[in-house]
Amino acid sequence: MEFTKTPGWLDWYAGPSQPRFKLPAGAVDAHCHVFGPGAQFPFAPERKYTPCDASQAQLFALRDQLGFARNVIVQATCHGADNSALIDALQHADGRARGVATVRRTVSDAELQAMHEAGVRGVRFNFVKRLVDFTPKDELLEIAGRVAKLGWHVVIYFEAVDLPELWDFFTAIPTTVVVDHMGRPDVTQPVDGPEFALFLRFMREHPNVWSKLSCPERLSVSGPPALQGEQAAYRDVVPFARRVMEEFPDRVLWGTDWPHPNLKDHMPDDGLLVDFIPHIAPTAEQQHQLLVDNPLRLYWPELS
Ligand SMILES: O=C(O)/C=C(\CC(=O)C(=O)O)C(=O)O
Repeated sequence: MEFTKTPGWLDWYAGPSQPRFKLPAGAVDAHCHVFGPGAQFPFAPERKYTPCDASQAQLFALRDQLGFARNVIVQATCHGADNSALIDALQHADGRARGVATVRRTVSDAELQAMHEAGVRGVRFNFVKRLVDFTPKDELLEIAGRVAKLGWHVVIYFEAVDLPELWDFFTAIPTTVVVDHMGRPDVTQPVDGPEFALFLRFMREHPNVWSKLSCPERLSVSGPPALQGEQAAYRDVVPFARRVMEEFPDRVLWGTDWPHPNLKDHMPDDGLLVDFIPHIAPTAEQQHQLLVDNPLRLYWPELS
């Protein structure tokens, strides 16, 4: 099938620079996607955007170039609940990738088991309104209860302004819960302001809640972008990520978010995104927790 990209789509950055920051051995890129290729794995009819292709081979080449040992591949909404591209990537990763899928309540136990064998360890519930149609909460809780039996966790993606309304639902999820991109704070507000305080309270009061300190390129308002050798990118996001790193060092993850769907302003150089890590995790101990210990505990417990 032939697909036409969403108008204005920014393709991923070809030829990223070699990071100056040397990732610790065994580092995990815990948030990235594969898109298609559309000709082989068609995008879902209900999708809200049509991306460029971003294949498993291209993802694994980036992994090797940047110095990551492993990937956690997250199902993106452009593939709906058809996890074929994700599963195929997991099956070709030589055990070096785990996955987070999207499922509906109609998924069978046998299908869940097959996904587990391929390396899926979680499901994603997306509440970002521009990306998905509403799924009833009782359906999501039913799915959470089923995947809990497999030892999986739930990844949640939402905008900070929606946290109050979603609080009761999120705190009813019976598994480990991993928040994408720190719950998308508005970084023009103070890090000590009420909005981010609520997010920190969410993590503090619920020890099953983890957070990805990812996507400065999506959250930043004042930049500067990770382009042209910039070693001090996305300054406005740093205090937010550092706060979470410092308070919850054993419940944080980091990922590139390659191939960076739906960016409007610029496409970051992924090598420079890796150079962002020491700004939010300044010590070697924090870097090891963020990039190795925590993701292994969640996705490769047999190795940790
Ligand atoms: O890559 C991300 O994490 C964020 C996305 C895309 C997405 O989540 C999806 O399509 O499922 C976004 O904010 O557009």
